[in-house]
Amino acid sequence: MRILADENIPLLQPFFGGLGELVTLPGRAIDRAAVKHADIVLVRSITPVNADLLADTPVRFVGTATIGTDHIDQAALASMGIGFANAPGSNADSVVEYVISSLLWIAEREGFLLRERTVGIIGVGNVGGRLAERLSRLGVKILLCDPPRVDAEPEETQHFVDLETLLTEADVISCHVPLVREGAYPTHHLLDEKRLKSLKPDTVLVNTSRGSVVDNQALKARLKDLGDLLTIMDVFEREPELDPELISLCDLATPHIAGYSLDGKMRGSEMIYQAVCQHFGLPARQKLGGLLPEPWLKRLGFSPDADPIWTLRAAVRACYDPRDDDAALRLALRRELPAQAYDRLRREYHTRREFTTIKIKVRKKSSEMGNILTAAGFSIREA
Ligand SMILES: NC(=O)c1ccc[n+]([C@@H]2O[C@H](COP(=O)([O-])OP(=O)(O)OC[C@H]3O[C@@H](n4cnc5c(N)ncnc54)[C@H](O)[C@@H]3O)[C@@H](O)[C@H]2O)c1
Ligand SMILES: O=C(O)[C@H](O)[C@H](O)COP(=O)(O)O
Repeated sequence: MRILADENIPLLQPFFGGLGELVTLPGRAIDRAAVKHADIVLVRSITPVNADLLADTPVRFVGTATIGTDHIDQAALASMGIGFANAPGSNADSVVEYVISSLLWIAEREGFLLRERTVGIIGVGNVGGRLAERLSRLGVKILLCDPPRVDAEPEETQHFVDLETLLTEADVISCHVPLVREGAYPTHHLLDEKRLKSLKPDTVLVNTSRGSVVDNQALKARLKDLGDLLTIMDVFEREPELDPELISLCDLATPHIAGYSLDGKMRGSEMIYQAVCQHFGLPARQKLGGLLPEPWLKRLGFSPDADPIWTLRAAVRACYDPRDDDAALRLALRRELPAQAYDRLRREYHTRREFTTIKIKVRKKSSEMGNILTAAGFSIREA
């Protein structure tokens, strides 16, 4: 089999090398000419996959090593009889940890504790659901909004609220919906000019879903006119053509890397490998376990006298500090064109690991410190 893959998918050789001839290209170079010689195409979110790309080609399967599928015309694939899989949940913990680290930082900067605030989560699927769990365990009050789930699972979602209630009552709003333009639950510009204008001053707005879920022009207007929102933006409309003016107005801005933990990216590779094997009736012999490298930071220890909140911030930042990615983006935008900066920063992304990869020694697991670190997602050991 001939496999054409985006070169930014990790572990291509160990997972796919044994299945056939492997050719890699930058995601933006995967075009009709390239897929003409492929049976399997493996992409990331920057490659639009539709009938224009695939009609009358030998391609029989498309895998995207991502959670999001808005770059894939799934109806077109189905009508051409081409198999398809994405990697649901693969990098959800990475996004959750990006949001937690960002919120802890902004809370510290603004002089409040997260557990004194209400966090509204729009879209309670893999990412939003896991974020809700971790924040709840940390004692943060949560509001959940997910109309498709409310309609499909009325019993389980009785405590969910509608969007207008969430926007009125939440101090922090975090978007975790798919980008959908049509149908009963569209999310394109879900936060439109009217809703953005209605947000109360000092609301913290987080978008790690897709750029077009928030009307970026309306957001920029509100930030320029009033400057009274706090914004953590990982995704933007018209990527890779970032808007430097909007970025300069954001408190944290990163180039769509919330899901870029090594663990999350590698899980994505494993999931599409398994899907390829299943589609073609092949045994999936390769496992991720032995392929994940040792984390650079393996252990942390804290004095039992340390303040638990300080401990949480220190552990989270030791693992991942989004200010590094924010600073790298701002520096790159001074030196490169936005699209170049966006692609380069993502291509050269540093090795980032998830909280569970660090073992933290505490005197007692059941102490306040132990409970907070466990709630945040760290692996705790008693010293
Ligand atoms: N920034 C990143 O690096 C990154 C990484 C992973 C995922 N994502 C994006 O995050 C988003 C969420 O991913 P996920 O894995 O949780 O997806 P998911 O499909 O598991 O969950 C999405 C949830 O949103 C709900 N939803 C759909 N329409 C809605 C609407 N109009 N209002 C409220 N809720 C609605 C769905 O019912 C579902 O429960 C996606 O857009 C995905 O592409 C971004
Ligand atoms: O949908 C996803 O999984 C994420 O948005 C993913 O992290 C995007 O990464 P990309 O495919 O653009 O490299």
